Amino acid sequence: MSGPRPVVLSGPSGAGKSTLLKRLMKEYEGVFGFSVSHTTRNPRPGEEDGKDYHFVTREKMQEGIDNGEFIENAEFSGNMYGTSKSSIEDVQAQNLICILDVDIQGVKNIKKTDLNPIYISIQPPSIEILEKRLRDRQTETEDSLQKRLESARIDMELSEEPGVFDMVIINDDLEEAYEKLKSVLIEEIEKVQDAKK
Ligand SMILES: Nc1ncnc2c1ncn2[C@@H]1O[C@H](COP(=O)(O)OP(=O)(O)OP(=O)(O)O)[C@@H](O)[C@H]1O
Ligand SMILES: Nc1nc2c(ncn2[C@@H]2O[C@H](COP(=O)(O)O)[C@@H](O)[C@H]2O)c(=O)[nH]1
Repeated sequence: MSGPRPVVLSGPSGAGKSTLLKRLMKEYEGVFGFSVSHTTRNPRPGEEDGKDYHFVTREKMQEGIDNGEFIENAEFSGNMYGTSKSSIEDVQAQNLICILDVDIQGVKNIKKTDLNPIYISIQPPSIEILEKRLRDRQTETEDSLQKRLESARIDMELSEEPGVFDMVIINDDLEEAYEKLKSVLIEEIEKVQDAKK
């Protein structure tokens, strides 16, 4: 049985992926399911294990990777991140649109699989605005912030390469970015809504 196409949301840390995603999942309850990644980083205040991430040790994560449990994994800003096969299967079993929030390494690795998602990149208006958003979020140490900005420069360049993403959305005005995101996804959203009727 073929379900709705998954969606890969990528873009620099701090570009606004989670902000847009939370809004989308709230407006379209019962349409999307979030693929809960594994990470070795510490939880931020308010983050829940099993909901935002599966927070694990490096040893546990490496064991899962060695056992072939992940479709992709990457090192980002000094921590490991990865998408387990079961996190996607859990969502697809419910016939929901599976959303993956991954970095650019994840995008490249998912392209080698048969997942066939819609690839969307969320980009900040500029590196200066990104830095301000990350600083204002108050989640990073200076070291982690600098690593994230370094990765962001690479990500911003790669997002301009033709054929990598189906759509690149500049998240300057949040309302406008959200409307663009909805417009790319509306066809898949309506398929899921029709199937529920
Ligand atoms: N359009 C916007 N204008 C101003 N601030 C924004 C906008 N979009 C998001 N933000 C703010 O920027 C910060 C980073 O956003 P968010 O956490 O959603 O980014 P992210 O891409 O999910 O980052 P990460 O990959 O690190 O999880 C948040 O504090 C959020 O409230
Ligand atoms: N390749 C993967 N990247 C992932 C995954 N889960 C999240 N991410 C990306 O990591 C950075 C940092 O996230 P943060 O929550 O620590 O701010 C961000 O770009 C995410 O998109 C994953 O499973 N694989």
